[in-house]
Amino acid sequence: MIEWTPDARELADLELLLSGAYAPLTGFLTAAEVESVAGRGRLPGGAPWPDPVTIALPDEIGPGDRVTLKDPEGAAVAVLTVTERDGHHAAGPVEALDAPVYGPFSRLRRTPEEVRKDLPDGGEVLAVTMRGPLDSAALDDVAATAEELDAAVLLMPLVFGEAGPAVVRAALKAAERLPGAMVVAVPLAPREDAEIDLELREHVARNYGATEHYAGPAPVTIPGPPHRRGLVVFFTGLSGSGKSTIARGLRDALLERGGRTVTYLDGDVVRRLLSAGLTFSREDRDLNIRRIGFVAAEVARHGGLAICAPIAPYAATRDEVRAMVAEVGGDFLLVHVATPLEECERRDRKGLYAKARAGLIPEFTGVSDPYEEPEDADLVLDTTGMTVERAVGSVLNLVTSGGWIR
Ligand SMILES: Nc1ncnc2c1ncn2[C@@H]1O[C@H](COP(=O)(O)OS(=O)(=O)O)[C@@H](OP(=O)(O)O)[C@H]1O
Ligand SMILES: Nc1ncnc2c1ncn2[C@@H]1O[C@H](COP(=O)(O)OP(=O)(O)O)[C@@H](O)[C@H]1O
Repeated sequence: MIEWTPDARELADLELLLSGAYAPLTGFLTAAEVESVAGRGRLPGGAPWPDPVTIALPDEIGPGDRVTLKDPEGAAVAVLTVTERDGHHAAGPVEALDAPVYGPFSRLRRTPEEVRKDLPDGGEVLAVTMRGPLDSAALDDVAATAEELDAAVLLMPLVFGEAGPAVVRAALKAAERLPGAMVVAVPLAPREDAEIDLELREHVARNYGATEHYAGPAPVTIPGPPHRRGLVVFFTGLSGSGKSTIARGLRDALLERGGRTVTYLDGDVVRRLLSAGLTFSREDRDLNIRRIGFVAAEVARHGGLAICAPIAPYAATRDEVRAMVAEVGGDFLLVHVATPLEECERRDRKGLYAKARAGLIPEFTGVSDPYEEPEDADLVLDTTGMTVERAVGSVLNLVTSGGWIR
């Protein structure tokens, strides 16, 4: 059986396909359906549908394959029978396995069928889709409309990503002001095109039994000041380039100043604990970096400052870490310690280069294994002939000038 864990957005779509919230869709769209939806806002059969709902799968999965789709916690959520492949995308119907329970507020994530049962038969239903809180003017508006229409009120917080829990709290709060209102959390990821987003919200609301739809105002997100935001300072460079030395200096300088919590994830320490047992194959290096990225992003999620100092030789994996941090609202600084190989080898602090040259260590970065130079570094430091103080000072300067410390 082929297994695959879709990304967060695809899983959100999957949940809506399975629950019936995306009716008449019963699976991920084919190329012809995508073209029809994009061209005329309708499925080939003529039913209006605003958005191409697609999933990307690994290339080796093809038509006829049955793929078990799993949530990030490893629970099998659905089976996708692939009927067609179009580039990265695969199309086909999905069948539910266990009801998805990952993510917060699963008790509020009810299906349209369950919700419709609880709504008054044949009466008006005013659905309010929310991506942020309703201010008191909006609340008055909803209350007045509901009264005018003699409608039941269905508050639908659209939960996707970091903002999800806050939107649910906002809906529960709004429900206190709207007696009898029901709250149903719907994992509908926002669409970039505002018109498509609105149409999709309408479709979902109707499937939940709405006769009227009120789109709550778009949330105003004001990111906190940099000194309160999570920050990941990620050093990359060859062995012996100076990553650990500078990272330790930075940690000490930050701790001396105070005001921020600091987590230091040294490459060697991570290899002994978090990544114990991993080799230096590309696969294991990538896994090592993803683990570091995962921990660093968790630190950033809570507004902390994480310093990482692995070799991280592959650009695509460094990009993944950048994205993981951005996803939780943190900032990411890439410091390339660009000390040339000759200098690292001259230092050969641990005697590893000599061993690598003698063929005793295979796949040694810079000698017999690749290092992809970053093109997106926020700071590049060649430490040849540079004092440690100056190197640390440059990084500290970067962090201070961006306002991450005061
Ligand atoms: N084959 C090979 N290639 C590179 N490095 C090797 C290898 N074998 C062992 N070592 C030692 O492991 C340290 C690098 O580990 P990292 O976790 O930072 O590497 S990676 O990011 O996963 O590529 C690195 O430590 P640093 O010198 O601190 O960079 C080396 O001491
Ligand atoms: N400006 C500098 N910045 C950092 N390290 C330096 C500098 N100048 C000399 N070095 C020396 O280079 C070596 C770098 O080793 P290390 O920090 O363990 O590198 P890495 O973590 O990249 O493998 C240390 O012995 C350090 O004292």
